[in-house]
Amino acid sequence: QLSSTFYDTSCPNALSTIRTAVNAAVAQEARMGASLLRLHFHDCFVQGCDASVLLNDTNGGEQNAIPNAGSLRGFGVIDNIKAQLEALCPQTVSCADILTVAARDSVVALGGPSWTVPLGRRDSTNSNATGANSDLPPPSFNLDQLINSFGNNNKNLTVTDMVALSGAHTIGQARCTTFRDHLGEANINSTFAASLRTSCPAAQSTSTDNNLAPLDVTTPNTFDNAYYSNLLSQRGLLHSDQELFNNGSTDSIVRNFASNAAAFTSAFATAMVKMGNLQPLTGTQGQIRRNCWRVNS
Ligand code: HEM
Ligand SMILES: [Ca+2]
Ligand SMILES: [Ca+2]
Repeated sequence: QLSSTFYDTSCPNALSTIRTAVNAAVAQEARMGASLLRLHFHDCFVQGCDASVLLNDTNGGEQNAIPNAGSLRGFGVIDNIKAQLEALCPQTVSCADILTVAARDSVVALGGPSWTVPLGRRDSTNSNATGANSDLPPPSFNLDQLINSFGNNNKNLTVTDMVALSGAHTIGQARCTTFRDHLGEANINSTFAASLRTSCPAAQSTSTDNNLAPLDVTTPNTFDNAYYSNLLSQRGLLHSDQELFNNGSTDSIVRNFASNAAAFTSAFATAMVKMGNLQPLTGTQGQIRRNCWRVNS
């Protein structure tokens, strides 16, 4: 029901407006591309791709949920794009579609593949912290839990989709609190762990909890397949990253993506379209928000 030509007559400059703004934001700070990609993931996995993650709801909203609080970034870029699109074509382009296109444009801006984005999603009128806490996988998950969190009935993403989408960790940063425990595990390269320990020591402390490390130690600002080569040498940053190559059923997929960049980019693009199509609101469902951070009054 979504269609890549959805705005062709109602807002012909929508896609170019989003692309220009994303390119400017990424040129200013490469990490913003990673943050925008993650926003789309955290939207789609909770109630579907309905911009529920953007609502500034201090009471039971997703932004206060455990996986999101103090972690999600990029809201200002989305608000800026929305303001431009409201000036161009009032109440026409949904926040959910802006997030989806911005995620694709972020990947392209950092050197990754492009793909055609189906459009026509509408925006939710609620945000759902309970859903965020239950449906977003934590970095402590083992392989079975990761496979299940992507493959459950709501999502229906395959094991290959899950491994390909995890390749998003080829860009961006993580806080010490999310990888501290992994540094003490058996399946991490000892030199890599020792260098991370200098900014992320074993003892929990508010002075180090928010220290950042790149998810891809090799090329943190380039969307490539280095994430998978890192896993082959036990240089995954998160416990959940290294689970994908830990003598389990996904080892062969990781080996393939590490040695065949085209296999990765094609699987990633396919999986991004599938993730972007999760439970969209269409037709007269939901609304087109005028501001992405609040429902229309
Ligand atoms: C497979 C399960 C996944 C787990 C357990 C996971 C977990 C995490 C964690 C813990 C962080 C660091 C957050 C922080 O320290 O504030 C992170 C960052 C990130 N994640 Fe994931 N993630 C997963 C899948 C994905 C997917 C499917 C995508 C997108 C398609 C994605 C994109 C990103 C990006 C780009 C960042 C860096 C964001 C930034 O620098 O602002 N992740 N993830
Ligand atoms: Ca959502
Ligand atoms: Ca990379």
